[in-house]
Amino acid sequence: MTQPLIFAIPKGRILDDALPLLAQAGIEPTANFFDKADRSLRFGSNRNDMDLIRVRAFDVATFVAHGAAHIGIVGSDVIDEFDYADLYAPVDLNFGHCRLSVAEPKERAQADTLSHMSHVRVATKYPNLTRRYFASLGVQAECVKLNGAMELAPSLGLAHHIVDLVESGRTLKQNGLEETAEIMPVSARLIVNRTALKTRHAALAPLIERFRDLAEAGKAAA
Ligand SMILES: Nc1ncnc2c1ncn2[C@@H]1O[C@H](COP(=O)(O)OP(=O)(O)OP(=O)(O)O)[C@@H](O)[C@H]1O
Ligand SMILES: O=P(O)(O)OC[C@H]1O[C@H](OP(=O)(O)OP(=O)(O)O)[C@H](O)[C@@H]1O
Repeated sequence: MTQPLIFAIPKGRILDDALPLLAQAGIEPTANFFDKADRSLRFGSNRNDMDLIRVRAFDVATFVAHGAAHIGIVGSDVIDEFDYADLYAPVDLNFGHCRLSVAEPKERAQADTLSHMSHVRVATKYPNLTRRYFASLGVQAECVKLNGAMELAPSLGLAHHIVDLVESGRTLKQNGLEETAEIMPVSARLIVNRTALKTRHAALAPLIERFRDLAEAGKAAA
């Protein structure tokens, strides 16, 4: 019997928007997915050809890029940070909108001009995108990798700058920081393993089309 398709979804904030979209696409996890006491990491679904895994956002891309999962939903920030050759991102799902930005303490933001600097220390979860962005300005970025709460770094002397996601700007404001440059816009994407798209084409192609239609319908309704 053919192995079930594995659909990877992230644990964090994308999950709340991803679940209704999955339901519209005809995919419903089994009841234990919603049971907080259940420690399973792999779940069945209403489709007997599909299981779901719930993993950290960065790990969704890793599972799919290596073919351990066939399809998934993840932010474009994660896709761009890894830049995996085997990862195909055919559909912008039109939710999870935010941006990846540079920020620094409010009192320094006006005075600092990157064009005068040759080197900066940056706290971020996105070292590859950060180095690439600063290199495009002719500045060498030394990255301190954090997994959250980047906004604490400048006030505690860990780094002058941060590169992090910004949506409303409240987190920056409440931590005395100011956004000084936008690196890229971010939204949630459907991702598919390129090899799986060939070997499991009959199952994956209609799913991609279904998600594309749902994303288009969402855009039209907005
Ligand atoms: N403020 C935000 N507004 C909109 N989308 C966001 C925001 N923050 C994060 N995202 C999107 O949600 C994804 C997951 O973010 P989330 O904060 O849930 O993960 P996390 O808690 O940092 O990750 P981890 O699972 O590694 O702990 C991000 O990769 C991004 O695409
Ligand atoms: O501009 P805002 O609307 O304030 O949103 C931005 C915040 O949202 C994300 O963090 P999240 O809440 O996911 O927590 P995290 O630090 O655990 O990633 C991001 O890392 C920022 O800290």
